[in-house]
Amino acid sequence: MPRVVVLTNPTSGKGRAARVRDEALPRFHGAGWQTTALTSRSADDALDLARVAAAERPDVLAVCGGDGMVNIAMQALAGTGVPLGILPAGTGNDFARYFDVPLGDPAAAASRIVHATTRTVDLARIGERYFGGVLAAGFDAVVNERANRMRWPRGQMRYNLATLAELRVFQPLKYLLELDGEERSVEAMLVAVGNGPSFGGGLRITHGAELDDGLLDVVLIKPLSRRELVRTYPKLFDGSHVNHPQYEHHRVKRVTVACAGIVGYADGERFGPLPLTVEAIPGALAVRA
Ligand SMILES: Nc1ncnc2c1ncn2[C@@H]1O[C@H](COP(=O)(O)OP(=O)(O)OP(=O)(O)O)[C@@H](O)[C@H]1O
Repeated sequence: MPRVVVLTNPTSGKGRAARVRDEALPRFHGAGWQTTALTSRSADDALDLARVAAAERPDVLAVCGGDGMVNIAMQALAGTGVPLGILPAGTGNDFARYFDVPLGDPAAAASRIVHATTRTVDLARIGERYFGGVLAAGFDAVVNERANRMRWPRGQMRYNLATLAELRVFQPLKYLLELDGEERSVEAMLVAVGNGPSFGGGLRITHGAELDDGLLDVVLIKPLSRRELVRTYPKLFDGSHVNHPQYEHHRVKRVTVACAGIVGYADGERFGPLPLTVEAIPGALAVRA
């Protein structure tokens, strides 16, 4: 009998995750799967639970949460061969989007896990810590820092307000990059390093990034006027910003991003101040989605 461990972050999506789990579990039972449902009390607890669950080698470790929760599970699953399953319950759910997992339909997401075949994908790694999506290290990261300092409102609206506030004051940043050993100094609004193509709920900043090419996509948006930045932003939804003259793209195995005063965020999680070195780790994660 196949076995799934469902690990739920009760705080995901403003508390939506418990309902998502309750709608998903009957699908596994109906398909004859054995289930173990775990709920984490904190981020550290989630990592411990994921590690213990992975060691027992279930057929799938499914996380019920958002990209932050998926990121936690990656730390436990990388290199183990135990497949990740996703029951999306966050606000962005970018990693789930990479696999076209149905959003807002927990039963359908569970069916997907039951019927899918397992695929092996790359991860990106900074030090000992993995991410699956995009490292934000510019305007987007500054917005994230600003949003984290705000107490109100919650959810997506906080990011919208932080974006507007930052747009008013943001100046291009001076970066030093090392792209597969080649140094480059450049002014830019942002540098993004993608294992996957999108962040922030479908913003396709690293449009074209493939999950299984063993490479990272590095995107630079070079200086833009405030007006041009506002005009270009909606193009991120379909990836058409790649045609903008200030867009620059590289594909590398390893990149170091340095810029004074900037904190890097990956999978929506704070990874720490730049400089950060990101390395592609081919085939690190099994995904059943
Ligand atoms: N009980 C908990 N279990 C796990 N993580 C928790 C818990 N409480 C707080 N967290 C924190 O919540 C963060 C975000 O979780 P998650 O990504 O699942 O939800 P979200 O923020 O609503 O969704 P998204 O990342 O898609 O915007 C985690 O990275 C973790 O640091």
